[in-house]
Amino acid sequence: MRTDEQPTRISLFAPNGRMGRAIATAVADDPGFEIDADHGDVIVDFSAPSALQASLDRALAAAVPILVGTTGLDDFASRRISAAAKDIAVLRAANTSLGVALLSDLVERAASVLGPEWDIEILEMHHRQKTDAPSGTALALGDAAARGRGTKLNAERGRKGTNLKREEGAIGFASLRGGTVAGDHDVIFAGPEERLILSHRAENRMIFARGALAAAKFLVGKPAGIYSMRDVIDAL
Ligand SMILES: NC(=O)C1=CN([C@@H]2O[C@H](COP(=O)(O)OP(=O)(O)OC[C@H]3O[C@@H](n4cnc5c(N)ncnc54)[C@H](OP(=O)(O)O)[C@@H]3O)[C@@H](O)[C@H]2O)C=CC1
Ligand SMILES: O=C(O)C1=N[C@H](C(=O)O)C[C@H](O)C1
Repeated sequence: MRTDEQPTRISLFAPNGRMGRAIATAVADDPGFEIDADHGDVIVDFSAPSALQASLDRALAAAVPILVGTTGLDDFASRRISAAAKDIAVLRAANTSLGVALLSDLVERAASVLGPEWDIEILEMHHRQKTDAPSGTALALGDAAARGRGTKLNAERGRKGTNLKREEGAIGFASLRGGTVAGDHDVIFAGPEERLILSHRAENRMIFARGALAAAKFLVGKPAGIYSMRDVIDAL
């Protein structure tokens, strides 16, 4: 029987990726965690959409919770996560930084207070290696804004061409790529003669790594179901 004083054992599904390496560094800096490739208390997956079923299968076979930090997941992947969450605890987070978890709450509240007269545009910038766009965080912030408005997300992506008048109630997304940017997100509320801009700047991917460890610790011992970073910050 493991006790609370023992370090939480983290199994990294993709240890050699940028996030895998960042999480290993965060573990090395924190005596509350250790890496255990084969007998983790929790599996941490930051990899690629094509790997999702394999990571879920590993968690199901070991009967341990899993943190899914991978982005670019489609509806089919969401259904796979829901199916796995019948048997194990799954925390899905497009962004594990504590700042973005809080930003999501702020965006939901702002969208609710400002109402549909304020257009919402989401701008994100990431490093040149990123393969998915819009970022998972941008889409999750769009979902938060739609929730605040009491609607489903109607996304306008990558506008190009003519006759592009804004669709009523849509949320626009724009993506920039370049350099080593760890992750910038701006949620712009454009109203009549004023703009409110809620922003987050990731200065280093260690913020995602430390948040991932907080999420992993939160998951240990949790019953089957789907969890989010909101659950993690609510438990802080
Ligand atoms: N939730 C969050 O806070 C964050 C999420 N992310 C997301 O995490 C994911 C990974 O990002 P990042 O670490 O930068 O990406 P990298 O490309 O650096 O790493 C991806 C890793 O996944 C592995 N991988 C890819 N496909 C498979 C597969 N089919 N089976 C097993 N392993 C596989 C790769 O292995 P190999 O090299 O052998 O191909 C590699 O080690 C992305 O979706 C990104 O958007 C990133 C940062 C923060
Ligand atoms: O690929 C990245 O690097 C990041 N991906 C996540 C996303 O798609 O939102 C989180 C963070 O912004 C960094």
